[in-house]
Amino acid sequence: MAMSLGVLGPAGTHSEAAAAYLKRQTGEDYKLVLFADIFDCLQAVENGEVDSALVPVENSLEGAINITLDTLARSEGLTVWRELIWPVHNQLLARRRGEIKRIYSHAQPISQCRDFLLQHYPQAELIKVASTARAAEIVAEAPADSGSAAIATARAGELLGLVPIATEIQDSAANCTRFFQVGRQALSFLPKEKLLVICQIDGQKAGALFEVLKEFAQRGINMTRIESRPARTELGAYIFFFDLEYSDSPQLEEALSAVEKKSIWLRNLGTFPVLTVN
Ligand SMILES: O=C(O)C(=O)C[C@]1(C(=O)O)C=C[C@@H](O)C=C1
Repeated sequence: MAMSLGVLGPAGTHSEAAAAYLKRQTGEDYKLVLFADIFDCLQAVENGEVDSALVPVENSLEGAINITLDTLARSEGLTVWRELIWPVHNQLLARRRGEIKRIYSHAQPISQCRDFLLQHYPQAELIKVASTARAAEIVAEAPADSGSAAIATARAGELLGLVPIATEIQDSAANCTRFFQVGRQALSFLPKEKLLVICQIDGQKAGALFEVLKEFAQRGINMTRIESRPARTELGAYIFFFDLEYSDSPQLEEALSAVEKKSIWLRNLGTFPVLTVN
């Protein structure tokens, strides 16, 4: 029976394209369920409404997707199943060629295309909406002479009959976004390449972060990313996200229990393999 996979919709988002790839690559039979925002996607996994979700976590040009990090930090019982590194190609789409007065998109692609926009459309009003495909829908629904355009995927343009005004407009050809497939129970049969650990450290104490990093460093555990987000309790309280390379060694277990002792709380979101697009 097909498993349900939540993604940011409507049809034509980068997330939907990444999910279609995940489905082909893993050979797993997923039924895609589209959500209006990333928070709803993750909530649906937590509630058991869908089996898993594929959500963006970090972009190579713009960094963290905060809503994903914040929701993962506050969730109970979510685990990371897989990481997917997805190349992101942005197009400028409109109903027809002509003067462009306003450009709609998701906040991330607007930032990913900052140089292009400054160079070609410095006067255009930039309007952030829930997803690139939603931006394309708004443009498709507007009158043809409204001067509206969207930064979205080529597929969104095809689905909605928009024409490409400019293609590959991201500021780097290597633009890519890391996605996490997130589920509830851990999938122990998957290869273990990395793990995600989230913890809150007492920021009042001098050297508190150093003390935590030392536990990983002195056991030779490679950290591939560190990110911090506000703990949302008071100014100056932070949560840290550590992506670590997995090793089947007692050192990793020792480091995690040492870090847990030095943390206010620690959550291990599990081990996962990394998929890249060839
Ligand atoms: O709006 C979309 O198309 C999405 O899938 C969201 C999103 C994001 O949140 O970063 C996903 C990948 C790309 O970086 C651009 C946008």
